[in-house]
Amino acid sequence: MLLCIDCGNTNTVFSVWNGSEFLATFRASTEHQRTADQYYVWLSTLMQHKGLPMDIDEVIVSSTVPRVVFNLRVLSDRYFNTRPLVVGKPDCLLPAAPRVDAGTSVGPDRLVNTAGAYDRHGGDLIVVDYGTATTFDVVAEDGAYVGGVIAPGVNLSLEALHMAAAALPNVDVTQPQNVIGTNTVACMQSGIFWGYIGLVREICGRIKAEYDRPMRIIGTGGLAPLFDRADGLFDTIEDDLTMHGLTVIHRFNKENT
Ligand SMILES: Nc1ncnc2c1ncn2[C@@H]1O[C@H](COP(=O)(O)OP(=O)(O)O)[C@@H](O)[C@H]1O
Ligand SMILES: CC(C)(COP(=O)(O)O)[C@@H](O)C(=O)NCCC(=O)O
Ligand SMILES: [K+]
Repeated sequence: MLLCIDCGNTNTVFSVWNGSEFLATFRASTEHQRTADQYYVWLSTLMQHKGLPMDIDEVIVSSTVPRVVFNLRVLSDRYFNTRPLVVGKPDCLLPAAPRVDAGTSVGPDRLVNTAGAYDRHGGDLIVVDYGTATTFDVVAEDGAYVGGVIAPGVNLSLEALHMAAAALPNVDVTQPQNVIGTNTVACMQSGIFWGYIGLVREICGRIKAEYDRPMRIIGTGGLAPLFDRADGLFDTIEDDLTMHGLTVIHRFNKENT
């Protein structure tokens, strides 16, 4: 079985793929100090809890945090006896090469989202991912990543307000009843919620105008459904887009090396 690992700046997600479906998905906070042994104890306990055998023989990793890759490599070598495929490294092939400025390294999560979205929907897409950052990836007609937008993430913006202003508390992201807040928390929630609706709508509109061909918008990340419910921003929402992209890149490498 294939272990897919998507390491973001906030959370690291592990999914087990049996070749046709994901059998289980587990989430840990991203910490570069976590050792291979710690990952293994955690993962094997959860697998056992699900009644799944630990017969993992292949591993693919996408990480936006370079420092965690070392211990994930050790996990793969030591416990699964396999060299992991690491997205963004020269030996990991991509279905389509990104077309960006020379010397730019695109976040591996964005390359993976691109591959996953193209596999499911073909080209001419905008992928909006609500992670630590809110990213917009433009997927061209031939499936290449051709650029995008990086904006601060929703939770990051809330934390920044709390950290910078003595009188602003920590609040959760939620859709407020009204736009005009009548207490501090409601005011902050309104600013973030409606602000991000506007941010995503405006950026997608401008990307579409600049791209000059019809495009579809795919939303992903835990917060996508919340925003979509309020304003129908997306043509499709896909929870498992990054994980799907990892299986696509893995298959592409098996078929082409
Ligand atoms: N379903 C959800 N509801 C509320 N917050 C969420 C949900 N999913 C993720 N988040 C929050 O969104 C932020 C980004 O999460 P995540 O997608 O794991 O980011 P990354 O991929 O960058 O690690 C985190 O602060 C996380 O707690
Ligand atoms: C933009 C990101 C920080 C998003 O990371 P995430 O929110 O998934 O943790 C990541 O894709 C990254 O580090 N990118 C490198 C720069 C680029 O993609 O152009
Ligand atoms: K991500």
